[in-house]
Amino acid sequence: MELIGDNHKQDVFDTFFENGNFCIVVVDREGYVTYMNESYCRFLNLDKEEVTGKHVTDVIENTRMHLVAESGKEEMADVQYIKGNYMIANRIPLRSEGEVVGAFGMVLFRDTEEWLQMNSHIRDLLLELKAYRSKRREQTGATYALHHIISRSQEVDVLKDKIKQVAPSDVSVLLRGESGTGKELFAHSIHHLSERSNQPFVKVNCAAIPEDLLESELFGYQEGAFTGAKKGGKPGKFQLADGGTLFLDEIGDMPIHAQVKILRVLQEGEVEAIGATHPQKVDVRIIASTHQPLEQLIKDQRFREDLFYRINVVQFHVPALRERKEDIGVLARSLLQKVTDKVGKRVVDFNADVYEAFKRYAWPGNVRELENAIESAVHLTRSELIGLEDLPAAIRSHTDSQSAVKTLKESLEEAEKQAIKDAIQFAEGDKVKAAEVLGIGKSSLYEKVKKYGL
Ligand SMILES: Nc1ncnc2c1ncn2[C@@H]1O[C@H](COP(=O)(O)OP(=O)(O)OP(=O)(O)O)[C@@H](O)[C@H]1O
Repeated sequence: MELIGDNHKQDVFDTFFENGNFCIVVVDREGYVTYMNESYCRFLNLDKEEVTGKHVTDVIENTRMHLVAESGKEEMADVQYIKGNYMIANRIPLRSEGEVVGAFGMVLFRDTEEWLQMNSHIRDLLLELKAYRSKRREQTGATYALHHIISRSQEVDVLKDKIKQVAPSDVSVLLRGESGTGKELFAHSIHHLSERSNQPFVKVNCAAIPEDLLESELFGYQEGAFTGAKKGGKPGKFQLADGGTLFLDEIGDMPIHAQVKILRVLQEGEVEAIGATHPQKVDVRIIASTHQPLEQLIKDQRFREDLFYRINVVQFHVPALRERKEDIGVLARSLLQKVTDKVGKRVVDFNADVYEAFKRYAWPGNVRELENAIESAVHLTRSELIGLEDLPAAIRSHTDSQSAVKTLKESLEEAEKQAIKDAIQFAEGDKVKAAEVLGIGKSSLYEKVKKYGL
């Protein structure tokens, strides 16, 4: 068989590159177009001369060619939306002597008829997929995964690692921390990382359900159970979460009589709807959260100790925002993006003194308060950069001199945290030895380690 000789190379090149069925583009390492064939120029309604030398992002919609030229990672059969059509794109890095020097891209379509058919088929499939995804999200109810939790601090990184460790098992998790620290995001993430991720995630806000409705909300009712009961009855949150995860948000605010009932369901694995004659088996994983001091509530007989032990198998403390100031900058930028996407206003960043003010402020409402402050500033600002004057007064007026003075509680906690860190390091991780060095009991050390997320 005769190999392609040098004299045929040009013919092969012309046949392939100038073939009307393929749209071809080549970019350099920085993503600037060095070549685009006739069919692609025709398809984009552009002139060959005008295209060469332009950055590919200025020429092709939704392109990823510059990214492939940068990463050196090929992307095959990717669906790309160009000029109202879904196209299939292959993007291959170009190498010379082992170095990436650019990328070669090819968008496929055979003839117009065939392409139109395939395009409408893909369009249908994508629509179906979109509907399926949103339905699944609605059904499973857990929208956030670990990568949605923005952080830079060591405290949150350690927490994320621990979450990954326990999420796959069925163990009950108690999430503690101040309001607005992101406990719900962690609950979603645990569900996502568990074997139950395809099953429902059901949230119960224990503080928000009126006491007289709590039982029917949690356990459901049968038709005719009481006057006003819906035809056909109604399943409770436990039944809805069957096979999945039940997130008991603000469990510390749950009335004591409901605590007794929940405990029974957890012990027996059965739930009895109001008016039902038989109990029904349910299999749920429990994740609970609270900002309340449950130990104190137990002492005050407002929280059942036996329920506490049931839900407190693994406990995580989500640190307050002021305890992880390194997170404030990245969180602020990410929340700004989230807010501007929602509001539809172009605001790109914050002035340097705003970042300073954010770091000085104590954020009693944590990330939720930061998000609200940013949303209000986005609405108020007349510029593309948020300035101090756009911030709520409480944050703006928190001056240097005020922030230099910490509350006594803050100072004591900081010193305690540091002493525990030092002792654990000195004892090379041996907690019994660390407790001895500190002159406190082992259980007291464990409690503090949990409290500070060490
Ligand atoms: N690390 C984070 N990255 C991105 N967004 C976050 C983060 N932490 C919290 N948020 C956002 O802050 C808000 C409050 O978070 P969340 O509801 O999870 O807090 P919470 O601790 O459960 O509060 P509560 O105890 O009041 O229920 C949400 O809008 C959430 O999306």
